[in-house]
Amino acid sequence: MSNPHDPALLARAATLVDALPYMQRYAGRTFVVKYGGHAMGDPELANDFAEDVVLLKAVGINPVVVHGGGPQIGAMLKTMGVESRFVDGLRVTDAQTAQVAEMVLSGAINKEIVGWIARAGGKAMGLSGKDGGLVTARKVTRASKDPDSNIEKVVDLGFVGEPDRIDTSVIETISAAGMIPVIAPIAPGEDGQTYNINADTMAGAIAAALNAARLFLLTDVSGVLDKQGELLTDLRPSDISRLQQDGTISGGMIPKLETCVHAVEAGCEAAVVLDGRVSHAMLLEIFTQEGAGTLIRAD
Ligand SMILES: Nc1ncnc2c1ncn2[C@@H]1O[C@H](COP(=O)(O)OP(=O)(O)O)[C@@H](O)[C@H]1O
Ligand SMILES: CC(=O)N[C@@H](CCC(=O)OP(=O)(O)O)C(=O)O
Repeated sequence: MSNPHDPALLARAATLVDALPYMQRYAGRTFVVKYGGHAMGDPELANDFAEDVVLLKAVGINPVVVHGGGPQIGAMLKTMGVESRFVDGLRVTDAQTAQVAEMVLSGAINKEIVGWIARAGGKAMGLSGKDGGLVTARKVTRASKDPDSNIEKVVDLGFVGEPDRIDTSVIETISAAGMIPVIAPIAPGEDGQTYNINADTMAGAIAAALNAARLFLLTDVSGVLDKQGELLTDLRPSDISRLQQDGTISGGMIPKLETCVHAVEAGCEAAVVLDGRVSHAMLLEIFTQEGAGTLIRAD
């Protein structure tokens, strides 16, 4: 029999007791987790991620997973000899690309994540914005300035969408039945076409519609970094516009933080940019005082 005074055992008990106030605070609340293409590559990390989600469900939190798969869509298109073009981080999507995006996201990746969660002892239900009338998309357009004439012109991105209407009842039904919804960022438009939605945008809109306690965006950096590479632990929307103006944030981090700002201003309590390369990053963020990553709250 093990020694009940063994310091290692006592430390384990202390870890659980430290987590108790957080479990009590968040029981019954919804956490939306965006799991990205870059954070998805390593099977061990995928397993840790699935364990975290199943643990959240087991302590009475309602996790909702929204996943990406940009690199995987790119790889599939490459085998077909199709090169992608991106405008402001969005993949220009013709009818063939929309079909491939749906096949990769709703088919392969969605079912892979459902499988990981099942292996970690949970029950997941895979769906896209099409199922149960969850999301109706509207077409996204972008404007760009011609550098010579300075005239602004509209850039057609094809079948790129953003959530227009969200009916959360299908998510609530799945969660209430003890299952974890796993959502692919694909949705129909009013025109009946299939739209490809950036996964961060999809997750942010769903977090706002559900009035989620947290939106977690798992990515491949430790959080938002300042110009010296130091982690910025707490940000408000006003800080984010300053960081954008002074060039501290760039590339994929710009739409990511815009999503966070929109989510916290539209009903989600707080958003966290978190390192998906760290084992159990979500548990550390939720159940310890130190936290991890960058927390974004409304001004
Ligand atoms: N200030 C910053 N702090 C952290 N990452 C930044 C910053 N500015 C730009 N980035 C870039 O943003 C990237 C994350 O965005 P993205 O590649 O779109 O992530 P994902 O594919 O996980 O959705 C980082 O890998 C980093 O290169
Ligand atoms: C319109 C648009 O760009 N859609 C994305 C959807 C997947 C995604 O966002 O995946 P990550 O989170 O892994 O980047 C795409 O086609 O790549």
